[in-house]
Amino acid sequence: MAGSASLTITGLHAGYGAVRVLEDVGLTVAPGETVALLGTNGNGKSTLMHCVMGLVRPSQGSIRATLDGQEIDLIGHSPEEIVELGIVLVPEGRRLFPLLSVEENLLLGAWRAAARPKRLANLEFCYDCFPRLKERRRQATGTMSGGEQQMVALARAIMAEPRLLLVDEPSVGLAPLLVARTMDKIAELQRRLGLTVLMAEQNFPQAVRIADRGYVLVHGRIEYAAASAAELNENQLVRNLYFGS
Ligand SMILES: Nc1ncnc2c1ncn2[C@@H]1O[C@H](COP(=O)(O)OP(=O)(O)OP(=O)(O)O)[C@@H](O)[C@H]1O
Repeated sequence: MAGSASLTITGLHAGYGAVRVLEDVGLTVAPGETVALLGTNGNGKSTLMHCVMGLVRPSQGSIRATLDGQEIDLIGHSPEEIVELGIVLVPEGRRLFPLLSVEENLLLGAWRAAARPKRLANLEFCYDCFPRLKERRRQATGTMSGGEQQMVALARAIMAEPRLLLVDEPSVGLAPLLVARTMDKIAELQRRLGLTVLMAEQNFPQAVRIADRGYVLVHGRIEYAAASAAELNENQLVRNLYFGS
């Protein structure tokens, strides 16, 4: 389903009016990799995700995706065009339609032109990955538990047939066991679909568990780039930020 996708960000600056958030950010995600963008609250993780999706316009820098061998400059494209390219965001806080059923939320994920004709097959794939959603497919999404809603948000993104999947803080508001399950599902989707994944997280240990490597964002700058998950685990800056030790 996925096809090859990679992302290269260089010298990125972005903010909101006079508020500067991202300063000279560079990162890469290679095809099939899961890369963690780690940072505590307010360090600019969502801003970076929103820049990739065309929701925030950077003041400087470049964001390029290579999709099936074709390199595309993403800056200047609308969020709709970016989704059409197969770059899909699972937003922080999930942003579901609470009064609609699980299945209606999932089908809304399939509006991307490439995914629309395959929506029924993709729905079956999602139900295979998330059997609980199949059981609850007629239930109003707003009445589901936080963990189940996170599964709906992930499955809705899969309905768009992403090649590059951005996941913004999937752990927010979830109990530790559900965070672990959510991470396992992201890893399963990555494996089954061959996705390229960039995931923003402040739950460092859980993110590091499924990431191939990662970056640490502090006050809008990449303070540390780790070549492996093991390196992230052992890094003193990471330990200081997360454990305060
Ligand atoms: N629309 C906006 N207008 C003005 N300032 C904003 C806006 N969105 C975010 N900010 C500010 O930008 C900074 C970075 O926020 P951002 O949401 O990118 O961080 P984050 O690392 O994703 O944190 P969180 O986990 O809390 O979402 C914060 O100081 C925030 O207040």
